[in-house]
Amino acid sequence: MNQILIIEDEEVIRRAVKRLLERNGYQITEAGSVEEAQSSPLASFDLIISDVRLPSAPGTQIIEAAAPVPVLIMTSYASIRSAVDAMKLGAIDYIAKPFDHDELLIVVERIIKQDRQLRQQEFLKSEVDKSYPVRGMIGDCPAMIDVFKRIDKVAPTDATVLILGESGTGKELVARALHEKSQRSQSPFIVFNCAAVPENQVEIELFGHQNEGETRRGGLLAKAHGGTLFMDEVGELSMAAQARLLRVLQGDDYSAQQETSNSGPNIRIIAATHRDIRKLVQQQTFRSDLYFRLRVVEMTLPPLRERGSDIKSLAKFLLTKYCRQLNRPSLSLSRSALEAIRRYHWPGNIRELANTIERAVILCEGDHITPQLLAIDHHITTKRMDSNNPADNLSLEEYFRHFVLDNQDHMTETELAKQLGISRKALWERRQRFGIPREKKGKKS
Ligand SMILES: Nc1ncnc2c1ncn2[C@@H]1O[C@H](COP(=O)(O)OP(=O)(O)OP(=O)(O)O)[C@@H](O)[C@H]1O
Repeated sequence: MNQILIIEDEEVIRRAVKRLLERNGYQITEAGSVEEAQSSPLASFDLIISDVRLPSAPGTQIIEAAAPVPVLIMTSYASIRSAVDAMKLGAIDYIAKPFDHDELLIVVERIIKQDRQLRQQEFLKSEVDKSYPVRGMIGDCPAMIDVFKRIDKVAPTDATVLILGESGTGKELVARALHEKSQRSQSPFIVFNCAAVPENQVEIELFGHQNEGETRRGGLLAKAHGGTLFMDEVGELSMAAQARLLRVLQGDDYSAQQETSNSGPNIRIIAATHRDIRKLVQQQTFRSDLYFRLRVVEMTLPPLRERGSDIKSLAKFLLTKYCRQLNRPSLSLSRSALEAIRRYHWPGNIRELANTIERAVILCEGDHITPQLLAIDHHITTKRMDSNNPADNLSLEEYFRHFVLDNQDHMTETELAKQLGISRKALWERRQRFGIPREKKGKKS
């Protein structure tokens, strides 16, 4: 409930204004003078309404003392002069007595709404402008401070880096930061998504085409010459491609040398995977020698649910970003929406949070985002948090499979992808990879 302080020495007027505002849902505190008003905690009010002419000190004295709380000045006669003086001293507005009820209510409502928006905008601006060590990468929690420190240390070296972390935790963002903060920043940063290319195309993509008797050309290794090659989802590489990559990293792949330079490929490799790569090594689906080559430096990004108050800062940052992008006036997140965001498990991490906020901004018709607009499925959270639930022990892959199979009958592909925090293309790819392709309608038994 909005709190208003009324400073007026004429009791009849003060009581009348009080009754009117209370009937309209405001909580009122009264004072007969500036001195009496100052015995209340001024910062706790949403608005102060004060008469100008008061015993001892004029009402305008409260303006500075209460800042940044807005002060609406009442003038006992329509004196433009005292109103102008009050405005010069920082009053938010003035109203001339006698005023009718509706006039006062409209002014009060407008001031409180505008002031709330202004404070929200200022808060968001300070969040957005806050300089984080990596541009556009929000994070203050200890694990992220550690990540930033590592980026600064490792970026200037040519060390191969292996970035681990669940889907959507910012692995590509970190890879880009490593490149931008390195001496290679003026050369290309090439992304190769090992999962998005059919197995038999991986080698051609990386190493290029070669017809018999011709020099090999056109591969991403050549394109990344002098710069950085970011190999996303490296855990998906076939054994043949892994063997080839290992030879490149050891500097003894002759064709890679041929297409890049005489002295060997001048490329920094950064790799990433959301998979448990040590398990892949144990299962012998990922070469241990390649793993050791890649993890000269290893960085693990924490999942969003373990980032404490970063979740709130990220939500607000993303809200501002999408309001700007979608040309919407500033919106705020209601307290219950923030609480819903804090409690949710976020299996798709920051990408899922970004999708959720973007959708809410598009659908929002008021000036704040409610939990309903976020449409967070707490069923997922409950399932994951319940320690007696076998879902606790699911790997991300099993979790994906369960989620898709449980929900595909009542969700569209777009809804499934949004809930999982991945693109429709990634959903399609993972369906193929995990052997659960979307069945055509009517084919189900
Ligand atoms: N700390 C952060 N601050 C702001 N935005 C972030 C942060 N981390 C990630 N993002 C944003 O979240 C989205 C997903 O990040 P990114 O693609 O880097 O994740 P990823 O771990 O590489 O995902 P995947 O494993 O699915 O490839 C991007 O839009 C990125 O800009």
